[in-house]
Amino acid sequence: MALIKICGLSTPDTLEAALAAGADMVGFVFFEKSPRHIGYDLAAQLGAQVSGRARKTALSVDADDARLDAIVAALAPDGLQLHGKESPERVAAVKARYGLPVLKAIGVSSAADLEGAAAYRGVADWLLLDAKPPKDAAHPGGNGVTFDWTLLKHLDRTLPFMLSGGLDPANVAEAIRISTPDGVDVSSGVEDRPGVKNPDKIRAFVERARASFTSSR
Ligand SMILES: O=C(O)c1ccccc1NCC(=O)[C@H](O)[C@H](O)COP(=O)(O)O
Repeated sequence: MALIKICGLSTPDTLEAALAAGADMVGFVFFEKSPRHIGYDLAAQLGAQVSGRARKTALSVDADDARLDAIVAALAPDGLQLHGKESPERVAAVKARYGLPVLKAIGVSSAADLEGAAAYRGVADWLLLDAKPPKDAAHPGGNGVTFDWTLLKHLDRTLPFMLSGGLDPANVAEAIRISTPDGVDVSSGVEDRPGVKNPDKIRAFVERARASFTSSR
């Protein structure tokens, strides 16, 4: 079944909206420069709230082992999303250390970026194909930018991939139709402003993505 992930949740109410709407994965950002960053105490609280209703994903950016140890201890995630410049060797080391599925994020703006993704075959469990951040962006994700989905027609589908970058309730059906992903991921497209999720937008996104995946089976 294709997966729907809501990323950057940081309050009990919006987490509840994502869980009640039927999101398969909920993402928590551990990156201090992000408006969606959460600390360890809140991570433990939100993690307990999930209580098996969805897979918890911990997002980090070029984190070292000490940082990942602390994140894993606080959230008890079901998967790790590596959203920095982690090499295939680093991804393999993280997978071996924690024994958790790894989603490796790849910034895409051209076909060449997809060729680079091939290096993660046999190492990562999933690719998360996100738009490359704008040059002046303060962080590598959550920027609300799309990329040319038709690039994915030639993607090697050995690894499942999650489509990300600038998705929202209005464009997710078209994005799924064009790119036929194994999952979709959204953050700013279900927000009112950076870091402030909107429960109605979360529900609309999950409903439209689910309907679109169901009708394309
Ligand atoms: O969301 C953030 O603030 C963030 C910060 C640092 C690295 C990655 C970050 N987000 C990554 C995500 O998984 C987002 O869901 C993905 O980039 C899509 O974001 P958006 O275009 O806003 O839907």
